[in-house]
Amino acid sequence: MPAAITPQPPLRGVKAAIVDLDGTMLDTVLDIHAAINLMRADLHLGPTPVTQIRDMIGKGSEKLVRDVLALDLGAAEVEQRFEQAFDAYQRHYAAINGNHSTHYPDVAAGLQALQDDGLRLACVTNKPIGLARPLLEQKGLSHFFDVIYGGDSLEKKKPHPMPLLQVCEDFALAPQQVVAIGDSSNDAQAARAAGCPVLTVPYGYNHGESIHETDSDGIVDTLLHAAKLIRLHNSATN
Ligand SMILES: O=C(O)COP(=O)(O)O
Ligand SMILES: [Mg+2]
Repeated sequence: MPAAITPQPPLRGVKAAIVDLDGTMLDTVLDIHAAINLMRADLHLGPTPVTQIRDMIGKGSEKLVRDVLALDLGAAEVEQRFEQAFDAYQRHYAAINGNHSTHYPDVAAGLQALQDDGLRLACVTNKPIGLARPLLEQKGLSHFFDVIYGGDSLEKKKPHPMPLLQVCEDFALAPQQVVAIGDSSNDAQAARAAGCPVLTVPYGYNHGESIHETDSDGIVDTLLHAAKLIRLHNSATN
């Protein structure tokens, strides 16, 4: 009789982690909100509330700026004014980047624990790389990462699997050996499409939806919790 096949826990044998930025490591909504309203003022549009902006985060800056313009303008005018708005947003954001952003609990401790356990780390964010790199640097997190990809680093951004698959190639690992950790369905969809296991945190920005609606291999309270869970699964292998 053939031996019973026990299902492999998805975190078994994980050797690297891809960590999302906005809503996972750093609470950046106040920076994004401030830059959006400075941009809107340039275009003679009134301010928007932070709650509205929070639900729009996650699909990259181009989509965010288009969605924000669409609050007041029709489709044709959005396209007409997009370039000016996008330039203004990036300029204002660069000037205040990090001023109103804070670490979520146990972010540095979690990254340190993952690294101590021998995992290689990559950051994959939809934030433009020109904003993501200095922000990670300023917040003392960039040294954890061997690789950092922004939303404009590659041809496609999350939820497309391309940036995740690029990390797997960089690390010479199979997607099943690389766990993605993020705050939104955008991260989970990219991970599923790449074939990576995925853990989600419940405290970030998930397009106004509960994280419980998102397909994931586990919800972790913090990155430290993620590290402990991965350690548990990996020690079960030996
Ligand atoms: O800038 C965004 O749209 C969100 O970026 P994230 O991928 O780090 O959550
Ligand atoms: Mg995010």
